Amino acid sequence: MHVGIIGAGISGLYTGLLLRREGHTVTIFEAADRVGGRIYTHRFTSQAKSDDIYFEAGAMRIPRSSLHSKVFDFIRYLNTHGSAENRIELIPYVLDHDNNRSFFRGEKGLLQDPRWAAKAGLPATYRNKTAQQLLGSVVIPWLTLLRQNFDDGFEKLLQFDEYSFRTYLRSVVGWPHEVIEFVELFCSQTNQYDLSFTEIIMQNLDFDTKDWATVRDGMSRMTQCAASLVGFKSIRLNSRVDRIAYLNDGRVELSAQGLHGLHGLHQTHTEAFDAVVIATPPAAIHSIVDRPIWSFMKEQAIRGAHYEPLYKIGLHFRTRFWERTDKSPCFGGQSTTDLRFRWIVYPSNDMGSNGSGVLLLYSWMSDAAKWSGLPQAERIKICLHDLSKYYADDAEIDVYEQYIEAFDIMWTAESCGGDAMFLPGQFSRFFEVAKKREGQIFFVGEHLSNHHTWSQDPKTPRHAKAIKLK
Ligand SMILES: Cc1cc2nc3c(=O)[nH]c(=O)nc-3n(C[C@H](O)[C@H](O)[C@H](O)COP(=O)(O)OP(=O)(O)OC[C@H]3O[C@@H](n4cnc5c(N)ncnc54)[C@H](O)[C@@H]3O)c2cc1C
Repeated sequence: MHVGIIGAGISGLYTGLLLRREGHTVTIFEAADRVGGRIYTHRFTSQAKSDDIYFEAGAMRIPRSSLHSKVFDFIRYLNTHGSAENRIELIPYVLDHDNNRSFFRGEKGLLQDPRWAAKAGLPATYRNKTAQQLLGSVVIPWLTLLRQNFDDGFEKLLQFDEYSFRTYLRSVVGWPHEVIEFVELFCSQTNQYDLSFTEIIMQNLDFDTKDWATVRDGMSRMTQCAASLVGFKSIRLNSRVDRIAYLNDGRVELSAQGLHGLHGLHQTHTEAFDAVVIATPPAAIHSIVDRPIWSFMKEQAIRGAHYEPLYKIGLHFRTRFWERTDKSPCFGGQSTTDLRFRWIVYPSNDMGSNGSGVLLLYSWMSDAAKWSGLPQAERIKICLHDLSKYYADDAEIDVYEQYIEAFDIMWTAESCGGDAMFLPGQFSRFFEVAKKREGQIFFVGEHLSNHHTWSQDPKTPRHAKAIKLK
């Protein structure tokens, strides 16, 4: 069979490889001029060639847990079948480092610092606890259930799916508002507890992993290697699919628009396929100009499946000063702050090396959305301002003097709209219908996994089998 795949993110590429292994031929249409989608290693080029400086503008870490085993299997597969030069080497990703310091209302301290609750003025019953202890008292029983038997545990979670995590904390656990705000500020990002109870428990499950990995030289090596195994001849870059139509003979026709050739001429490419796999987020399906209309609930899922904005800025500095300071040098990990960028992520790659380095500032949800109204120069100005506040206690560090350049990405501006983070009830009403095939059209992607915001489960094997059995 000849299968058309829309999207060359990890889901589309993974699907392409599986289908090729089953003996099908594939053509992958990718709207952008690169493969990888939300896996995107940005390389700064202004420095000496020897100084290969990059940061992860998209996915950056993989939990070493059985729940994410598919990514590790995938990497093993790529290393077995790919060329030596594309070999993917995993290195440890440091999630927490002992010296990471939080920053709250102008003061620095460990995340586990018991003073924070008093500083926030929490009622006496909650005052001697850290945010992590408070959160743990609610989520650990759920994590234990999921670890004992994931499918049973997930079914039980769905009993509270109509609740937001905030409603659960208010009405089932009985916390006052300020306690919820305090825990959300230290353990999450602004307004995240308005997402579904299910989403937040799943997120805690993934983050409750001790060992983590990342890819030496950048996560994009994974999608580059996958693309070269699929074969670049089978991938049409700069090809945005804008029309999907069922043909009378049961096949599916795709049309894609793009700029091609030496002179960048605008071209339309139309081709019929025995089956089509849509490997894009729902917002991208929604914006295909002309496509079939499916069932009412499928359309509601495409319209409604909730995505949250994510914002990342990589600041390129002359030295890795965060590793060199006498005051709490940080080798990896991240600092939670109440500053506008919210999290400082210290890179796990090239730790201890000389030369320049990149600090990553990372916001989610409402904290990320707020950057979108500002021009890039203002965003950089605010980030440097707040970072210099963070380092104000260290006379040796002058972030302005260290600064070289920045690259930032607002994932809402991309066609995907950020990462899937479902609202209350959306797992119950959208999850199954969104996955359902529509004739010879199949759906894969991050939002169809119950581990949203991760690359772990592109949900393809079942689909590949279905295509084969047709
Ligand atoms: C900031 C950020 C941080 C993240 N951190 C992590 C992490 O640390 N670890 C982790 O495991 N995961 C992380 N994730 C999640 C992970 O990146 C995603 O789950 C995964 O990459 C999604 O892959 P996908 O193939 O399903 O979708 P995508 O990567 O979004 O791929 C979809 C592709 O479809 C293309 N497309 C869209 N419309 C069309 C069209 N009409 N025609 C043709 N092509 C089209 C897009 O250009 C894109 O390339 C992060 C995501 C973000 C945004």
